[in-house]
Amino acid sequence: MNAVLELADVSVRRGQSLLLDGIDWAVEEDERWVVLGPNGAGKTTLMQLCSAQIHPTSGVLAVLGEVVGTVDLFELRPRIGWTSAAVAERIPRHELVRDVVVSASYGVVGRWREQYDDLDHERAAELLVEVGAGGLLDRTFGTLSEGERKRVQIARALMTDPELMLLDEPAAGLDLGGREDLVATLSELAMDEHAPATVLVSHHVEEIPPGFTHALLLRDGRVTAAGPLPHVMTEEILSDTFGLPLAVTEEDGRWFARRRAGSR
Ligand SMILES: Nc1ncnc2c1ncn2[C@@H]1O[C@H](COP(=O)(O)OP(=O)(O)OP(=O)(O)O)[C@@H](O)[C@H]1O
Repeated sequence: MNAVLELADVSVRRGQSLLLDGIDWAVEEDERWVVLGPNGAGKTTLMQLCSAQIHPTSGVLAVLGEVVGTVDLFELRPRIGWTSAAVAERIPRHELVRDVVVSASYGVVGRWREQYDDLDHERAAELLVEVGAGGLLDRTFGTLSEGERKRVQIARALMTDPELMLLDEPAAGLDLGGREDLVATLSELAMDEHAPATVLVSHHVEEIPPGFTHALLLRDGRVTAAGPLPHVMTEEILSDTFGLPLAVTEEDGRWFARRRAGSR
C-alpha cells in the first residue's frame, strides 16, 4: 500500500501565529479520512497543504509520493480533486453545469476556448449521474441550490480521475435533507474500491459518511488524535477536541454527539 499523504512534523506559521504545529499524519490509498475540529483548528490550512496550494513553514510534506518543495506544484495539482468554498466562489454563475465539470480536465474554472472531446463530455455526464445530479447538465451554476452545487463540485473533483480527493466542508449550508442525501452519496463513493483516497473536512460528527475509515482530530493547530474511527471517536477524545463534555453514540455506521446532560 502506498501513502498518498505523508506529513512529518509539519508546521505552518503566518507572522506570529502558528496555524499548524508539528503535524504527523499518513493517508494510505485505500483509506477514507475525516478531519474534525472546532472553528479555527487549522482544518482548511491542512487542506491547503494537502492540495499543494501552500508549502509547510517547516517539516516534510509528501503528496502522492512527491515531496512538496522539490516538485512542480502545477504538475501535482491535477492529480488531486479538491472542493471547497474558495473553489466554488471562482466558478462563474453563468457557466453551464456540463462545462463546470468538463473544464476540470484543463484545471480551469470558467470555460474559454479549450477543446473537449466527446469522451470528456460523456464522462462529465456519467459523473453527474453518479453524484445524483444527472438532470442538471444544461442548467447554469448560478441557478442551482446549495445542495446541487455541492454535488456538481464533487463531480468536477472526480473529472480528472484524481488519486486523492479533498472535500472541505461539503455539507456546509445544506438543509437536513440535503445533508442526508450528500452523506449517502459520499458513503457510496467511500465504499467504491475504485474511488480515490478521500479526506473530508467537517465540524460535525453527524456528517461522517458510513464507509469512512479513519479520523484526524485537530484543536489549536495540533492533532489531538488520529487513527481508525472506533479508536478516536471516544467521548474523552471528542470532548477534549471540541472543548466541552460530549456524549457520543454510534448507530448503523453514523455518529452523533451532544453536550453531556447536566454538564452546564
Ligand atoms: N494568513 C493568516 N494569518 C494569520 N492567521 C491566519 C491566517 N490564515 C488563517 N489564520 C488563522 O489560523 C487559524 C486556522 O485557520 P483555518 O481556516 O485553517 O481553520 P479551520 O479549522 O478551517 O476553521 P473553520 O472551521 O472556522 O473554517 C485561524 O485562527 C485563522 O484565523
